[in-house]
Amino acid sequence: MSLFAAAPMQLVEDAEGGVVCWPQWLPEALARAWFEALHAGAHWAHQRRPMYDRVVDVPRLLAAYETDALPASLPLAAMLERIQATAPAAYNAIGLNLYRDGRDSVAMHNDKLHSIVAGQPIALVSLGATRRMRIRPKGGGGAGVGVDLTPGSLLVMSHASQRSHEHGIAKTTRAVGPRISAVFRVRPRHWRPD
Ligand SMILES: O=C(O)CCC(=O)C(=O)O
Ligand SMILES: [Fe+2]
Repeated sequence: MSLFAAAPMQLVEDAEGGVVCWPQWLPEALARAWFEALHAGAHWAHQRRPMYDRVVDVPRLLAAYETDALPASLPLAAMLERIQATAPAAYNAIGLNLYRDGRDSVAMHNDKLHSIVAGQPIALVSLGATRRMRIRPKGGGGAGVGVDLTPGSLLVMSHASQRSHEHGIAKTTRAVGPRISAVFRVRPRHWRPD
């Protein structure tokens, strides 16, 4: 393990800080321990969502927590404390994604604007296998960038970047192990999942 975290990478620029990735933000052993704890202990659920006139499986497992009721058995409070040191904000909601293997994915999207407070960042911690996130301008404004989200990396996305860009993780035929992302957001006070 190196003494100093790798320098942050600026992936998108905007007036709210854009999109920045800190590779090796966590010490390797801690990233491994947090992966194991979340993999074994989170309330993973399989969701189905309406899509046009059908109901489809969400191609990954999900879990959700509010920061004022964090289970002591999960490392989420410790994760939040570390995030506060790098990308401070009044995070109140944590969404967990579990990509079981290369068949799991998230389609290109932006995080729903009505479900996040304007001006506030989204902080995403990656654990487990490395998967590649694609980030591209909306409306065909260029190819965008790919970023390998290595275990222990932190990705911070501005609210503004959710208006200008979309992001996603494609399926892969490569043999990849499970990956977890923990996404910290600032929800409006009376927001409820739809
Ligand atoms: O797993 C990731 O890195 C991306 C997850 C994501 O975009 C989301 O939960 O909205
Ligand atoms: Fe997202």
